[in-house]
Amino acid sequence: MATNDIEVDELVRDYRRGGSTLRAVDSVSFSVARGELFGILGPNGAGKTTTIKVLLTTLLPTSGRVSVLGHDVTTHVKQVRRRVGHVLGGDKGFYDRLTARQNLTYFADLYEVPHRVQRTRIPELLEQVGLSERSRDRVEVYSRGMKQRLHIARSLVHDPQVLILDEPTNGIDPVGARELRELTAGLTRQGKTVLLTTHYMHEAEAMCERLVVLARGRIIASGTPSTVKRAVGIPRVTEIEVDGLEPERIAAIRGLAGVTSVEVDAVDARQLIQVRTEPDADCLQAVIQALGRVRIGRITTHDPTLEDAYVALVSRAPRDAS
Ligand SMILES: Nc1ncnc2c1ncn2[C@@H]1O[C@H](COP(=O)(O)OP(=O)(O)OP(=O)(O)O)[C@@H](O)[C@H]1O
Repeated sequence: MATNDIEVDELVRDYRRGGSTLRAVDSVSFSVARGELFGILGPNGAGKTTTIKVLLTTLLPTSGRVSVLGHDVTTHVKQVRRRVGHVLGGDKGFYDRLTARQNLTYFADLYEVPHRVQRTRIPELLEQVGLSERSRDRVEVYSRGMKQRLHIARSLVHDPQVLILDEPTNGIDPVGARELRELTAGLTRQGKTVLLTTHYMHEAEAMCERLVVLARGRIIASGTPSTVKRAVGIPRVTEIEVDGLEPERIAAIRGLAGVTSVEVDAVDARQLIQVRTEPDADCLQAVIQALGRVRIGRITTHDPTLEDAYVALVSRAPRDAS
């Protein structure tokens, strides 16, 4: 019995281009548990969309095993499509001259959702995505953010267990993007399993329980946002403003466990000390003690963000992986 809703095992996907072959996805493995919000991150051309297309049964794997809800995507296409919803983004995909409600009815009919189920499900979905009031407007007057919310409603008309979202907030304004993130998080609270791709690291950090980072078709990092950050080892930087620092104190701070470097800048009569520590080190108290008898001003700490880790990872990734 499958324990994960999505299982990707050693997936390889090649494209033929003229006489040569491009390996777009190279031995990628990951799994997504029920109710989990999982992210695939990576720069342009990393292989995210290719991986998603394999999961959606629109591309065949070159090799490897991929299953959704226990169904192999190459041999059980119908079963997979029946239980997976997807949002590939963009303005297209609706009949602009029809209302939101009429569009949802059209797609529900395509999925053969019984009319008696549609009667309750469509108003519920419109409510869930915040479009009830505008459900009788033609889609042509919808903003991009409204269309994206309607895409999510459309992807749910057949009540799929798994939802796949390709850059769901791309091109959406900050308020609309926040609404979409809340909507997506709400879906996992209802027990749906969500896989998404995004270029926005703050979004991935806030939303994803686990993620993989792809570069040139390969996984270069995986885990929770915290474990990915820790693995990259970007230091925590603490800045301390002091007055009256004795120079010999610096060597004492440098010698503390967890401290990787210390720099001092003089600002007028004061000094600004920049202490870099290992990401998990909890040594602020020890640093303050080591400062001795000084007047301490402002203390600020900058913990590495997922974006810091991502930039470091992607710029380190080998350029010849394909
Ligand atoms: N139909 C195709 N034929 C040939 N090469 C393709 C095709 N589709 C994608 N590729 C190539 O495969 C690689 C991976 O592309 P893919 O679209 O999966 O990346 P991505 O991570 O989704 O990128 P983006 O963030 O730009 O959407 C790229 O080098 C791309 O040019």
